[in-house]
Amino acid sequence: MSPSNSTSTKGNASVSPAENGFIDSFSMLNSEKSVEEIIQQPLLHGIDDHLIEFSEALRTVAKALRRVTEGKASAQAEAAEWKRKYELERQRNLQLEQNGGDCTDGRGGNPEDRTVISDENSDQCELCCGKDDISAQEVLRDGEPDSNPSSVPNKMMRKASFKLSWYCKGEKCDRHKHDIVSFEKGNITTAERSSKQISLKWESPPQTVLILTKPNSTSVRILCLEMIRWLNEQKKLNIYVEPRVKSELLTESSYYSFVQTWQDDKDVLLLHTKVDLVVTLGGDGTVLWAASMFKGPVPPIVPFSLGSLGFMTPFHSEHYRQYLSSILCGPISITLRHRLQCHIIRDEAKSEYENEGPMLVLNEVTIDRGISSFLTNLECYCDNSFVTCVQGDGLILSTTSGSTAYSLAAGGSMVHPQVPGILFTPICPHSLSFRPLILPEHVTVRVVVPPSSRCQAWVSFDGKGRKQLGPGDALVCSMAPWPVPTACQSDSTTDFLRSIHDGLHWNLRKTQSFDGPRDP
Ligand SMILES: NC(=O)c1ccc[n+]([C@@H]2O[C@H](COP(=O)([O-])OP(=O)(O)OC[C@H]3O[C@@H](n4cnc5c(N)ncnc54)[C@H](O)[C@@H]3O)[C@@H](O)[C@H]2O)c1
Ligand SMILES: Nc1ncnc2c1ncn2[C@@H]1O[C@H](COP(=O)(O)OP(=O)(O)OP(=O)(O)O)[C@@H](O)[C@H]1O
Repeated sequence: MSPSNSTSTKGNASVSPAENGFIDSFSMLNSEKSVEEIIQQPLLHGIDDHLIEFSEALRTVAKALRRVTEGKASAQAEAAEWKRKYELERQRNLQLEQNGGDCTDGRGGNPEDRTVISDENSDQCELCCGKDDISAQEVLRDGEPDSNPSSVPNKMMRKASFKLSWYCKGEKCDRHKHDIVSFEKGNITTAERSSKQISLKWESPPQTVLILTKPNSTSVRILCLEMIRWLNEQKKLNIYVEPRVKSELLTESSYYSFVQTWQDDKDVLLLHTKVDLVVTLGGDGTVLWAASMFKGPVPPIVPFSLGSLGFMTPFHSEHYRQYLSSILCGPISITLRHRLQCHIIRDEAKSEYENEGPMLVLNEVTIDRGISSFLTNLECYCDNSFVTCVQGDGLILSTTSGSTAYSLAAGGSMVHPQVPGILFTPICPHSLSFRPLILPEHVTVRVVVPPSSRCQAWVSFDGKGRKQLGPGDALVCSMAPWPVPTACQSDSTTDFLRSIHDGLHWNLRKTQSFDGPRDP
């Protein structure tokens, strides 16, 4: 979210009654009245069966209208009750925070920094909490107990909660529709498109930030030192870094001893219960690295660009103070990046998954020929229907976020990261008619190395963790339930288009001059 664009979602929270799925109850009562009036009129002589049928139908409509009005009244009462409960809970949380911390706003920080955004934020908060606010997704509220006895005890380890809302057309918000297709009286209709800009609003202030950095980079190290000091002194946040970074910080100065880390992989599994926000300093590879650390739910990631291309890193590091101040207050526009979960099924185990559990990828899973000089031969199934046999260098199963990475290099389409789908892209297929496919998000893809295959295949996950697939082994891949929320600098579409323009110089061509032949 750019500081200049941070108000772009203003006004989004009001929902027109029709869009909210309700007809205005006043007009409904009026129409019910008029229907009743028609029914009460004395029937004319010579009325035939049709008119009787018609009046019966009107009676039914009147009844239905009354029911809808009553239903709306009870829904409103219920909503008011929920709102009351929510306000109580919020007050309680605020009190808890004030008692637990020494800072006045629950987060502390430089008052000057806060005033820059507080007005704008309160505006937006009001809009988001207005009576037409849409419900979204609740996340874990409380961290699990700190399993690392050596970690420095910190003031508050209560994980911040947030709400997600869906915005459309930059103006109005709407309840996220789960039923995208309706069927009534023989007519199939689709609801208003449900994939909208997603906005994240903090319900309690974030308190713990995990900073992940690209190794062996001087510029990243310098920025990391500066950012930690600023987050600690100005924002009073708890900070986690990787063990490697903690050692680097301590060699720099003992000042950094307050920075927390973990000891082993078991602690990493609990990170999502403690961390409110992840900041990455590096390129796309560092975002992939961050995502790979979370095998389940992923906290929102703020990716700062310190790499060469930066398709997923829209934030410029020079302005990190403004960006982070704005993000810590929220609301934030986010892109929910889908991940794929992959299981390897060994021939000898048949239907059993490997013990190590699923691998989650943000970009893609690749099955290729590795160092073998033979053509790979891969049988592919989609929900048990035979798709094709890949004979070539291999196959890429990519997310839409990964569509601009390896899949693009292999001839796949570029797809907006918010589009749910699985890209099925062959690598150098030895066939003239093999075109890449995009499959819907709900399918399960199975890639089998046939028992008769001449060679092994190799599978890799976001370009890492190569594993061998022998004849008879299979890879099963489907959409994972835990997406990766990445903060947008503007919004998900603007950021995506900017990345393909700046990163790839997409469709850059000198404009044809005015000077020349034209249609008569
Ligand atoms: N022929 C190829 O284009 C090719 C070959 C192997 C791997 N890769 C990609 O590299 C990724 C691993 O990245 P890394 O940084 O760890 O390795 P890396 O350091 O080798 O970088 C690979 C390049 O891919 C870019 N990249 C990564 N994710 C991207 C995305 N979603 N959209 C656009 N570009 C992206 C990176 O910016 C980097 O320039 C793999 O997931 C794979 O997609 C590409
Ligand atoms: N915290 C980390 N620990 C270990 N490896 C990491 C970490 N962060 C990034 N990497 C790895 O370092 C490599 C390079 O990272 P990254 O892509 O962020 O930088 P880059 O190559 O300079 O940028 P770009 O991808 O834009 O060219 C990647 O393979 C990535 O997996």
